[in-house]
Amino acid sequence: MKPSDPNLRGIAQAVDDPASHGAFFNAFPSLVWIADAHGGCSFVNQAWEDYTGRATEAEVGTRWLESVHPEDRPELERVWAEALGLRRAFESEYRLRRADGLHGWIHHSAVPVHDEGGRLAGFLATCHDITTRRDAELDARAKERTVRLIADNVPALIAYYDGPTLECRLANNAYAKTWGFTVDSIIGKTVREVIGDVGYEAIAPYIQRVLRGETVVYERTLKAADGGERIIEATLLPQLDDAGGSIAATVLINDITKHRLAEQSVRESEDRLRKFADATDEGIIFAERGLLSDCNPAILRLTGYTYEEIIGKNIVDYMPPDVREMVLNNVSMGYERPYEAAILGKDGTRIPVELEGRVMPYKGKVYRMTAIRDIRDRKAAEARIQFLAHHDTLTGLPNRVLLMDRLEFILAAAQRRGNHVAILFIDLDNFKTVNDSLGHAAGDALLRVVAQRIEDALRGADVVSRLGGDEFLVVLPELTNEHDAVQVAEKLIAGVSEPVPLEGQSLSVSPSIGISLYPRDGATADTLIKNADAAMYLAKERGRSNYQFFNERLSEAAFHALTVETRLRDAIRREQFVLHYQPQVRVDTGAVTGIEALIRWPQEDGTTVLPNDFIPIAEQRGLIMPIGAWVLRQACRQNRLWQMSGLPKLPMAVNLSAIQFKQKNLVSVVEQVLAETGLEPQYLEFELTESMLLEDMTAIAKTLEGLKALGVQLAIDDFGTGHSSLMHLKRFPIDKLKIDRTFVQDVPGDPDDVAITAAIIDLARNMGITSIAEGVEKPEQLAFLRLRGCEEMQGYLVSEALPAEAMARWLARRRGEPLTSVG
Ligand SMILES: Nc1nc2c(ncn2[C@@H]2O[C@@H]3COP(=O)(O)O[C@H]4[C@@H](O)[C@H](n5cnc6c(=O)[nH]c(N)nc65)O[C@@H]4COP(=O)(O)O[C@H]3[C@H]2O)c(=O)[nH]1
Repeated sequence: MKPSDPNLRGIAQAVDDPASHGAFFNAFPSLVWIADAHGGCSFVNQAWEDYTGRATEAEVGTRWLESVHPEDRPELERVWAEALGLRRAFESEYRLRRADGLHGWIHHSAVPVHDEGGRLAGFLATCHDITTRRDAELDARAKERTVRLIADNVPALIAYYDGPTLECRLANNAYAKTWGFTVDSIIGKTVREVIGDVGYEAIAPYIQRVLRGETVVYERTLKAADGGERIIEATLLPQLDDAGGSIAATVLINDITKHRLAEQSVRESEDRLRKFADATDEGIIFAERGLLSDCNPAILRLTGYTYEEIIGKNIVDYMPPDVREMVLNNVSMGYERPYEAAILGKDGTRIPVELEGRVMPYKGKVYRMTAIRDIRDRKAAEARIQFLAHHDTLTGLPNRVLLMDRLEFILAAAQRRGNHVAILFIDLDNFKTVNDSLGHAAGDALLRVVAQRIEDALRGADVVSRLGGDEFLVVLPELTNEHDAVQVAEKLIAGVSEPVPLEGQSLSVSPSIGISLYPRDGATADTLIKNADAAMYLAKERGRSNYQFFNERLSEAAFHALTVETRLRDAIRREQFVLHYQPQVRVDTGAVTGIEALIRWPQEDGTTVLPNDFIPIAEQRGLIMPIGAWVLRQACRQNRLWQMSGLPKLPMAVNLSAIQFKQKNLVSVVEQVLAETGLEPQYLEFELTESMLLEDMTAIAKTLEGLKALGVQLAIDDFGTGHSSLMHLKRFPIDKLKIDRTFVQDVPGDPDDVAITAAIIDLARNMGITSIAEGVEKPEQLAFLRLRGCEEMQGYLVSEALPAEAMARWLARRRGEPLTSVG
């Protein structure tokens, strides 16, 4: 306010002395505040007083400042001090405490007032309450902050452009940053300035459309300020005035780069999956809510269906009824581990498969993908393994494992129902001979034939098993009586004994069968088999090719055999056997013609076990070979010793077990023993039993000829008890026939034995070989033999079997005695 202004002259006076002009200022509707030339408040009008509740006295000087809001006061003081110093007008907005205790915003506008002389008279200010405006401003600012906060935090790019000018009025941080601006620097920039010429050209048509009032959505790839490529989806929203003219456009941009890349990778992975599914041998199906929606060629190949035939159908239709529930359960539970099931081929065949399901999104939906593996080969292999584990590979019969399993089952059932069961233990006689002479292939072929014949002789419910070697076991469940077992045994003997044509020959094996019965002979599978086994040995003893039932006595025998076997092994190791010797003499002159070596097993208690009590057991338990070898060596050694000690040179007879005789290298073993002991071969004689000569004739002839070629003598022991025919004997190079003790003992009283003994003597004479009678105890027997022309004899009448020293003494004594004497 210039001092020269004539209208202000009065105002200057009023300001200089406001108290005098109170009525004048109080007439002002606005708040009047006057300060003196020093800046102290000197007057406030009624309106001020009404507003603040404070009259001039309360505001004078600097007091009025005390009612200013503490936050605003420093700034106000600064502005006021500056205006005062420079004697200038000032304006300020601040909060002033009102009469109601609250603060009101006021706009304080003060001008310096000068008197006529140009001196500062003071300041005159009018103040207006601007609370409403300020609140609105604050509110607007808060709203803007909120908008920005939201705009900056949504995962989208947002901008607001003015319609006509296409200048940016608002942009969120993400938008501004994308184009290389800040939220402030972007304001006022045109679309073209923001996104560049190329971008603008690309979207110009969309801009035209939004300006026409359309909402436009488009997608494009852009290069952002950071150089990266982005795929965006932009939405342009028009804002129109009431007349429909375009005022502005909001741009909403979503960065869909990740989304599109994910889509692309899903597409690629779907492609890959499809290629993989097409290429794999594993069947793959997709099902949605149980319906087949897709599959690969492998599953079509596996089932024989075409794609069109199965798509859209229910998966259940392709499953056998028995697996449906399980599969559907697994599907509904989302089971994801492999499990076995089965599917049906088009022709109805059941195909065992392994299924492995996965819940997976495919083509935008949730599917269950199932891999289907054909496990027919695996199943077949498993079945084969199962079969092999439970069957004998040679014959295909159940093996011991499976047999035990079945037998236990059968016994349990028999116990429940009170049935009887028979167990037949079958061992083939002479099988070893076939195997040894014709080889394993022939042996195997023979076993297969036998297995078949055994099966043929049985009924469906019967069980047959091969236990190994030439041992078979037959179980007859539900036996009505003992006789049923007899019938089966007889049928088996007849069937198995039939000659088997093999390699151009006719072979025959006969079975020895031991039978045990449940419950009579045992309650458990083990006991019943053991007892049938014991009965089988009895059958063998009784001449083979027959059957025997188990009995208690056998059980004892079996136990006894076991004990003997154990002790025999020990005796073999410790060489605890001795030989006794029995002389053989001429019947007519009494001249000593030979000596038979007979084994003895002395016991610690001074008793002696005779050969009949342990040789059969040794034979059964595979112990005869070491025993026989020892006897042979010992006999040869002893004979050689006697010869060297000057006793007469006599042949020494040694008993050969059938098993020893079948030993392939027998000839070379004998040759070796002779060489070792230095005994000349003509002083060794072997006693063979008739039954040994009944088996494989070719092999026997070969062995006998081999022995003969060495120069040893051969005698047939126990002649008459076996089944040998003349034909047999003629084929073999035999030197001697020994007439069995059982015939000799009843001559001359028993006409049958007389006839037999006489026939044997005649037979020997006709064949040009020596006859010798054993077991001669009585003079009348000697008389008979002499009468019949038997050449030699041995027996208690001459001497019993004696230990070596006794025998040596006997021989020495005999040398000096007349030849006619016997005994
Ligand atoms: N009642 C009676 N018996 C008489 C008379 N004179 C001799 N003996 C007995 O008759 C048996 C004759 O032997 P074997 O027939 O070869 O019968 C032998 C033979 O088959 C077998 N054996 C004996 N030693 C051996 C051996 O070293 N190896 C083999 N593999 N078997 C043997 O054991 C069988 C029995 O032998 P041992 O008990 O020694 O019984 C001998 C002998 O002691 C007599 O006047 N009356």
